[in-house]
Amino acid sequence: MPDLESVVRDIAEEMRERSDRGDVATYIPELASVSPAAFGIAVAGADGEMVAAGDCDMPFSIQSISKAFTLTLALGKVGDRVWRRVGREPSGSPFNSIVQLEAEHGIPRNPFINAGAIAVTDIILSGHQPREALGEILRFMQFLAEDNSIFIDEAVAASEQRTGFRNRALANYMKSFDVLENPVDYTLGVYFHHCAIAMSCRQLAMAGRFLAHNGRNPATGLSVVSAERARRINAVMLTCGHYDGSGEFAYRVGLPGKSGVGGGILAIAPGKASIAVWSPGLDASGNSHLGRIALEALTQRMGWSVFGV
Ligand SMILES: NC(=O)CC[C@H](N)C(=O)O
Repeated sequence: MPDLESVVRDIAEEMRERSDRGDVATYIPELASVSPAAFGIAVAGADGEMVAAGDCDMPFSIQSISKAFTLTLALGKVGDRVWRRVGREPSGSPFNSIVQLEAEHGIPRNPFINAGAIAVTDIILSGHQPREALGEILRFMQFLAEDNSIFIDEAVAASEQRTGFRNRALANYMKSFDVLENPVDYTLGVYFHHCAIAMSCRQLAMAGRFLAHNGRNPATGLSVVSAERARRINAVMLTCGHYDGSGEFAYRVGLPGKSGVGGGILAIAPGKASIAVWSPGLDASGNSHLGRIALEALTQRMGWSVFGV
């Protein structure tokens, strides 16, 4: 068995030296100023060990990675009724695409494209004020990561509020089909803010542990969700977590994963580890370019792909 510490250290060094780094997202103006030179990695293992390297303690905008956690919360709140408002098939389309929504009567393909995540946020919001719903999401992240210092980057949220015209179009379109229950501005306000949660790789790897260990925190043994639910969230992450790059991610990395345009990826090696990587430069599908390459190297060297060695 290769030594995890040296594998992680080697990967961080290799990634630091690469010149192909992808392009930082600029459509959210506040994200455009993040340095493409950053690279961080953190692996939370089954025995409570944490192996991390590079910029693993630098908070970054988790963006769509939050969608794995909002799906978990919505399933906890309304159970399988989530699937009345959102599907669970891969979209094969970009994360902010609007075309399928019309053909499919305002029901988004899955909870990880923007339209689907907005519908999921609306489920969490129902019965609450936006501030309460947002507090619930933030506290859930802090609880999972065992770290109350996790915060919402207000500048990123405000930046997206100002410029998120396409998300506004998606939300209004769904509202016209009654897929959203709450005022569009409220739902979008919560959505933009949970995308703007800032976390480090170390914090994110901690937060993902329950997905790697049958719904339980391996350190405390406490259950977050049932084993069945954890398995199903992982299944949706595998098939839909990287938008129209999901097939490529499964082919190369072979793990359930969720990416965000801040350049982070959370990947789950069931029974083995929760892994977070961060490199802000993106590929054409809006997924971290070096993040994916680093995860491919990690799963190959450790033999961690769910599809075999
Ligand atoms: N892929 C992403 O991370 C997109 C999230 C971003 N907040 C958006 O709605 O566009």
